[in-house]
Amino acid sequence: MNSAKDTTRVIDVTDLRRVYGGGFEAVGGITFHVDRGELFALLGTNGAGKTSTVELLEGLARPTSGTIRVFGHDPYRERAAIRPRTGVMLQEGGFPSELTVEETVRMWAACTSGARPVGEALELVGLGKRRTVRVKQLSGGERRRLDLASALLGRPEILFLDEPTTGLDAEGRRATWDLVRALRAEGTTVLLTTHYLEEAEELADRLAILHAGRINVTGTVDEVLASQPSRISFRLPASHRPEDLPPLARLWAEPAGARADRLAPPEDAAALRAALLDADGRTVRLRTHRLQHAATELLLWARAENIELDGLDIRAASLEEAFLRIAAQAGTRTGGPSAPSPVPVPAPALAEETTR
Ligand SMILES: Nc1ncnc2c1ncn2[C@@H]1O[C@H](COP(=O)(O)OP(=O)(O)OP(=O)(O)O)[C@@H](O)[C@H]1O
Repeated sequence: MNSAKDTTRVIDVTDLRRVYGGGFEAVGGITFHVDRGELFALLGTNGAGKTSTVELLEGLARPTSGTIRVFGHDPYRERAAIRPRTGVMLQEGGFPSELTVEETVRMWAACTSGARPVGEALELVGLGKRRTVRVKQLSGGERRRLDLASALLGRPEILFLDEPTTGLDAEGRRATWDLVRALRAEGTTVLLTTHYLEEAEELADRLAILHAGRINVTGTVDEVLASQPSRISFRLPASHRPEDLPPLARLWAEPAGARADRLAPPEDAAALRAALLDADGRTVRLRTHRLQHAATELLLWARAENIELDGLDIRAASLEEAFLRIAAQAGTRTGGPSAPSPVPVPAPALAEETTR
């Protein structure tokens, strides 16, 4: 968590909608905020509406309805007030390919008030040794870093990072994360969109998972994880049947698609088997919100029964699982104004900001 005490609201979004020509609703009424010095990650499936949202925050388009305030200003009508305080890293920087790295950043610096020295910006993103290379000769990852250098030039108070590490190798990704952390430590507010859940887990103070234009879950990483069940799986020895498992373990089993907080034990042996067992008839899969409790109960039972639980796998909830469950529960967007409504993930602790 960010330790910054200053909680001035930098971004405030209420009931935001964006409907494209033809009536397609890309952003369907979202509400969230980002405080000063926070890193807020916007996650989502392809076409979820992340870029459509970020473009509105940057003032590049007018919302269909709802309100946005960035530093208290309307970013579309008062773009001039916001622009000097903002750094934007787009998905495609679109720099002239014949210019060198240094010429490119120098060109941007000329349009930026109070710009960092060009060398400093290039060193920050690890392109110090590539300054004489033409843009067209850069790798995809190096272009992303050049995009980042230009976004950082004006020492922005808020940084919009749209998939900043796409195309970067593992080392480049780590280096970018370190840089983003350092910027945040200096007080920069960051709005990040990413497809890498690990990236959000590493960096985000808070996040929102967007699906089909709506926010399905939002909160700190820990809060989002707490809304997801952990998993236990193992192979049941031939000597034992699912009905022999301790009753609590049966309660923890979550049939596909069921809400983890509304579980009831299946009424008969056939239903219990269907809920617990894989197609192989031996692998048991349990889901639980109380991992330590469930694992202890299961292991004590196995010891009392004097059996080995082959292939035992005990896994804490991950952001990836949260993401996949949201995508699966909500279905996929079919397009058009009548796209299906997402099913909210049950998360009472996360109710502060939700789709309306
Ligand atoms: N100019 C446009 N006109 C009509 N529909 C559009 C337009 N731009 C985007 N869309 C649609 O809006 C939806 C949201 O797109 P958007 O680019 O915001 O999603 P995203 O979450 O950023 O996706 P990705 O992760 O694939 O980059 C998509 O279904 C997209 O096809």
